[in-house]
Amino acid sequence: MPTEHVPTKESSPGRRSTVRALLRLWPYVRPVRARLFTAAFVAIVASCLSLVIPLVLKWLVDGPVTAGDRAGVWFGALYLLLLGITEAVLFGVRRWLVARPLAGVEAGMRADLYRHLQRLPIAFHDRWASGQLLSRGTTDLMLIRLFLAFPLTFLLVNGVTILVGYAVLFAQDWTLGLVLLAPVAPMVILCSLFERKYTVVTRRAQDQVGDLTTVVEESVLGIRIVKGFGRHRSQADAFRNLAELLRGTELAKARLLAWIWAVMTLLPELAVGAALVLGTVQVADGQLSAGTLVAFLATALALRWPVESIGFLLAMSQEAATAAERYFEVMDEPEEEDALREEAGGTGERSTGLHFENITFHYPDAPPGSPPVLDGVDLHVRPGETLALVGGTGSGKTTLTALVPRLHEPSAGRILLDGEDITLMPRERLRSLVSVAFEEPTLFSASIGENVLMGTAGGTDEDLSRALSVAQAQDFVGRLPEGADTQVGEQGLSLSGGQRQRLALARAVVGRPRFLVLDDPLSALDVHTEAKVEAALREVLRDTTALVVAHRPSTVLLADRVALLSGGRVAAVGTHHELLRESAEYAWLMSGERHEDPR
Ligand SMILES: Nc1ncnc2c1ncn2[C@@H]1O[C@H](COP(=O)(O)OP(=O)(O)OP(=O)(O)O)[C@@H](O)[C@H]1O
Repeated sequence: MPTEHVPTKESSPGRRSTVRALLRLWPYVRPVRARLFTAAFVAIVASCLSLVIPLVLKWLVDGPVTAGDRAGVWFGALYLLLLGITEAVLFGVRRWLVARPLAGVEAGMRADLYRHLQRLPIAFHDRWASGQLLSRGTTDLMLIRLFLAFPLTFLLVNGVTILVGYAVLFAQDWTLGLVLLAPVAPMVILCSLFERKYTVVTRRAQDQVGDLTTVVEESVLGIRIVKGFGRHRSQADAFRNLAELLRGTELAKARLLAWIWAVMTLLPELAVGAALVLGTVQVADGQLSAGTLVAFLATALALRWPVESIGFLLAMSQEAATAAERYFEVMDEPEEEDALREEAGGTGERSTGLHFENITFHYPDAPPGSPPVLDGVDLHVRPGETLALVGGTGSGKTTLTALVPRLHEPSAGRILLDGEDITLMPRERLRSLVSVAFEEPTLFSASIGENVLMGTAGGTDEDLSRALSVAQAQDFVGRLPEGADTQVGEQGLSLSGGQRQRLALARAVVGRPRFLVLDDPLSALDVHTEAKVEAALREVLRDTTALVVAHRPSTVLLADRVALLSGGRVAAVGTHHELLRESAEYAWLMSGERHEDPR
């Protein structure tokens, strides 16, 4: 689980361009561009059809109505009905054209995000809160799909409709047209002001959704701690505070929307009112026909929705731009580098074991100037040997083991597997050579068999039962209702700590790896089970080069030799008995006594 939240970044309007953020979606939209353009064209035709209606009205008023021609009136009414039906059908076709491809765009972006998250280094996951990642994969992608379905098309459609509408208005009477044009300049200024303010609150709201998701996720995953320590109230307070913050931000968004909506409604209405007064005067003076005035006002009213909706469409576009920005923040993070140079069939035939050469390591997020966790570690685990790694808490044992499967990269030095530098190996090959089991065993929502066989490609039932028996797990698995097919709950929480640890160990040994890295794999077992696992593990370790983090003498006794890690360096290497004699620190660590550290 992530240890800290990525600081909420608020983008100031100057720092990002809405258009540039949205343009980054182009590679995903490209494959469906034909459908989108067709849909936009259909929507433009449908929208412009609505502008024909006032012209039919003009013809009706100045023609059949003035002349009392009943047949002409019926004909005009039928014409209007047909126009209305065609407009409705065309909008339906547009909807049908975009629905399926846009669901595909959203699914494709989500799949890319998931794939990318799997390939990002552990250091990235250490830094980012999981809720922030979840909200990017859900809410943000939904906002992007909504943008592609509506604002993207309708900003274009409404823009064209407004231009055509104004052309029709000017063709009918240019003085009245000028009156309707008057609010355009203030509306453009107010829209850009709105956009700047809305960008900031949108970013804040979407980041707060991520923070809230993190709190909910942590409360659900940590429900045992929450209940065990009676922390309902403090968790509920943390949730309420964040929910309150989000509510405030959403209200700020609503206020801005209400404001722009009012502006976009009021200014055109004022202009239409002024045009009505002026037009009526012109009709009274005989300078304008009644039909032209009716057509003019009907056109102006037909333009109401395209103009009014601009504020709302801009708001949705802003949210989508923020969502795209948040999405690409993750997608732009560099993936784990693979082999610097692909070794042609470099199989490391010569068995020379595992070498750590002058390894220095700093965590990327460690405070500047802090000493390295590992400082010039030189260690050799001979082929087929089991080396126990012992050291005080926080001495860097887990960190050193994590470097072998390249979960972290050393700041300096190199690691060799059978003489081959691991940075020159494709990761896939490295991870097929090295198996790991960590102290905190993670299981997935899958069957026990699937969880164990995750440790090898194409493992058989035989491999599974062998691994379960090495980990002394066959008895408890056999007692489960469906044996190895039993589904374990999320994170394996339906099993005991010791049971989970044994399954994680089975997963590590199932593929008979050449190199095995075990981080205190027996810590949750009772002494009897531990003895049985150790006996079976000894058999496995005979053919394997293994590095085992150990805290207890019983685990150390599995090993041929022991390395003592102290102050980021290897302080001593030897057999258990040699170190007991020669190193006071080792003797103290193994004694389990609680008095002062001898260092
Ligand atoms: N992701 C991280 N970012 C920054 N520092 C870290 C991170 N993980 C561990 N550390 C620090 O690195 C040091 C070594 O940690 P490590 O987990 O390797 O110790 P350890 O010897 O395995 O301890 P233990 O026996 O308690 O498991 C500790 O001081 C720890 O605080």
